[in-house]
Amino acid sequence: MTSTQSKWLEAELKYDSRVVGKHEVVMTRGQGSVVWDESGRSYIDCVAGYGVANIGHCHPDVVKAIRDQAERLLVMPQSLPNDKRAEFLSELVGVTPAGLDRVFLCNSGTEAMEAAKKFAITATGRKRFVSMKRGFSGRSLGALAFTWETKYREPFGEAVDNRNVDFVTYGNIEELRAAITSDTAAVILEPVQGEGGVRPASPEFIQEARRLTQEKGALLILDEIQTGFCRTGKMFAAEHYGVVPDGMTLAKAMAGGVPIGAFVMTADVADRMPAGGHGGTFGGNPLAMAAGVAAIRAMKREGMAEQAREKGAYFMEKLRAIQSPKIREVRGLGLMIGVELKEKSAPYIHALEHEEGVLTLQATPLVVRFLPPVTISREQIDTVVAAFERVLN
Ligand SMILES: CC(=O)N[C@@H](CCCNCc1c(COP(=O)(O)O)cnc(C)c1O)C(=O)O
Repeated sequence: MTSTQSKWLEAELKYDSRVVGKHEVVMTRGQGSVVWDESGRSYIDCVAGYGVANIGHCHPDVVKAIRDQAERLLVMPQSLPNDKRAEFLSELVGVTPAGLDRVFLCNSGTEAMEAAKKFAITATGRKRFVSMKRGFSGRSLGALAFTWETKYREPFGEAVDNRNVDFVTYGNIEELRAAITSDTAAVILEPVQGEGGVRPASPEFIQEARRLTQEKGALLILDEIQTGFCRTGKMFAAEHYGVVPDGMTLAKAMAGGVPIGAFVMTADVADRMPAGGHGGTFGGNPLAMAAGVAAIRAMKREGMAEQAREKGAYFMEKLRAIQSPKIREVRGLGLMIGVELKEKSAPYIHALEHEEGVLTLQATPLVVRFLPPVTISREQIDTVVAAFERVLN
C-alpha cells in the first residue's frame, strides 16, 4: 500500500474478495465516453464496463428514468405485474427479431444463460448441448459448462459438469454438422466471440448452424450478451447474418448500466416450460425496467446502431493505418474491436491506462480489445488511436 493510495482503494483492497485483480485507481465519475478517477484525472473509456455503457456513462435519459422510478416504486416481484415492466417488455420485443416475443427477465448474462439452458431442455426434452471452443457463457456452474477456457473451470473440477456438452471449433461447419444430433437440445454460440478474442463468425457458419438445428429439432441460441444493443452496428448481431434464432441471451447494455439480463425466445420454447419451472427475486424489477425503457429508446432515437457501424469502420481504418510490426491483425464488427498483437497485450493495456489515460481490455493474452461507448466522438477515437500508436512504439 503506497502512501498515495486513497482511503477508498485501501478499504476496497482490504474488504473485497479480491477474486478480481484490481487496478490501482479509484474511479468516481463518468459521463459519455469519459470516466474520472478520484484525483480528477480523466480517461477515455474503451472498457465501458466490459461492453455495458454502450449508450455512454450516465446517459441523461437513463439518469432521469432512474430518478423518477426511485421516487415511485423500486420493489415488485414478477408475480405481480408492473407498469414499467410491461413498458420494458413491449420496448424490448419491439426491437428483437420477429418471433422472439417471450422474455424471461433476470439480472446478468450468466443468469440469462442459466435460464436458456433450462428452457432449451424443457422445450426439446433433450439434455445435450453444442458449444464453441473459445466460447464464454458466464461464471455460474451451469454457464461454465458452456465456457471453453479451462482456467475458468479448473478450480471447480467436476462441479462444472460439461459431460453433456460437445465443443466444436468456432467456424468449423464439418465439426458442427457432426456434433448436432437428435440428442442435442441447443447449439449455443456468440455471433462475435468476445472474451475469446473478438472473432466475428462467418455468415456461412451461423446460417449453417440455423439450418442444421432446424433439421435436427435442436434450438439455436445466440449469446448476444456482449454483441447486443448496437455494439456491432445493428441492434443485434444476428441481423448481420440474416438469421433468427430460437432464443437469445441478453444483458450488459440493455438497461444503460443498471444490472439486467434476459432470455428472449419464441412462444414455442416459452410454453414448454412448466409453470414455476424457473424464477428469481430481482428479475423484472421496476428500476431496471425504467432504465431499460429509457436506454432502448435512446438507442433508437440517436441511431446508435448506425453510429456503431460508421464509427467502427472509422476506428478500424485508423487502427489498420498504424505502421507497427507488433500488430498481427485488426478485426471486429462495428465498435466491437480487437487488435491481435504478436506479443502479450497486457503491457500495452497498462501503458494506455497509466501513460495515456485510455482504458482498454484484453480478450485472450495477445488481443487489445476496444469496447467504447457507441456515443464516442471521432475526436476521441483519434485520441485513442494516437495513444495506441505511441505505446506500441
Ligand atoms: C472483471 C470481471 O469480472 N469481468 C467479467 C467479464 C465478463 C464479460 N463477459 C460476460 C459474458 C457473459 C456473462 O455475463 P455476466 O454474468 O458477466 O453479466 C455471458 N456471455 C458473454 C458472451 C459474455 O461476454 C468476468 O471475467 O466474468
